[in-house]
Amino acid sequence: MTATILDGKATATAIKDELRLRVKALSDRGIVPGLGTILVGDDPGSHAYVAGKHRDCAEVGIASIRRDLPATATQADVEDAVAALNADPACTGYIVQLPLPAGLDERRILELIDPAKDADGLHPTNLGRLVLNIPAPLPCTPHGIVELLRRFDIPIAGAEVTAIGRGPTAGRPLGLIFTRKSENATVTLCHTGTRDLAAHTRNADIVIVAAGSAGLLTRDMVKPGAAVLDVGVTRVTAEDGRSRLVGDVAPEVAEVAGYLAPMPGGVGPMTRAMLLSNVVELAERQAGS
Ligand SMILES: Nc1nc2c(c(=O)[nH]1)N[C@@H](CN(C=O)c1ccc(C(=O)N[C@@H](CCC(=O)O)C(=O)O)cc1)CN2
Repeated sequence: MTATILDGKATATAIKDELRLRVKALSDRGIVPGLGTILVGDDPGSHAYVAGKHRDCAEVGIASIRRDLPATATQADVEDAVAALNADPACTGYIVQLPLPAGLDERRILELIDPAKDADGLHPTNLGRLVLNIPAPLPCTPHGIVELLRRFDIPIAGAEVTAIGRGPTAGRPLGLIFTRKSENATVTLCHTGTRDLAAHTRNADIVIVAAGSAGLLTRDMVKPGAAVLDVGVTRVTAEDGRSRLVGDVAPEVAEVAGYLAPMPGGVGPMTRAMLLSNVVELAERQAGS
């Protein structure tokens, strides 16, 4: 058996086509949604992700506002950039690219984002709304995972879902989203303190790996036919000095899984598409539609 590939790139393209129509409908009413990004420092991965977000905006007709700060930026510099985007009427929603360089108070910075402009769904108010099932922007990675499963008709209601990783952008909110009434799954959230990881993954209909540990999920850890989604991105350097990106899922998992969202080309493009979707939704909400 070889897993059916959950093609996040093609699915994201379809979502962008749908969003282009919604952006057009807004612009017919004189409203141009705008995405802001705040990027601090020189991390090449973060630069690439932010550049990708702005390319996506151009594709669907969302305006871009980019605030890049040097690695030497102080807490006050970043807080000023946040305050400026909170006050900018051209900015419908924005994100602070994570992780921030060491020494900056990430939690404080996220708290200062206007929750009504929180395109990432990572403001404590919006995470609280998720807990209470009040409509709010959802964190892009878990939102993208749910959307990918839906569009491939993979049953979520009643499914046993095991997620590995409890970070704020993926694993932690994932448990909250999958256990809502609208998803109705049962979630086991595993982490570095989990004693028997394989026992939890083998029991799951859906396994989501967001640990940032290359090749962590091996074929013996997967129930035949399960859906496996790889969120991990690790850069590894081979002996010849060449570097490449690898995911958290070992390649041979494709021989047992029923469905596989690979890295690259699975969850990553969906994360980007859901950011656009959040911005369009914020614009529609702000326009009262
Ligand atoms: N403020 C945020 N920071 C971060 C988030 C986030 O959702 N909000 N998530 C990640 C980074 N991220 C988006 O910001 C992101 C990661 C990976 C991809 C992606 O498309 N990956 C490719 C493969 C990697 C590559 O080619 O470089 C893929 O899976 O095909 C998109 C977005 C942490 N920070």
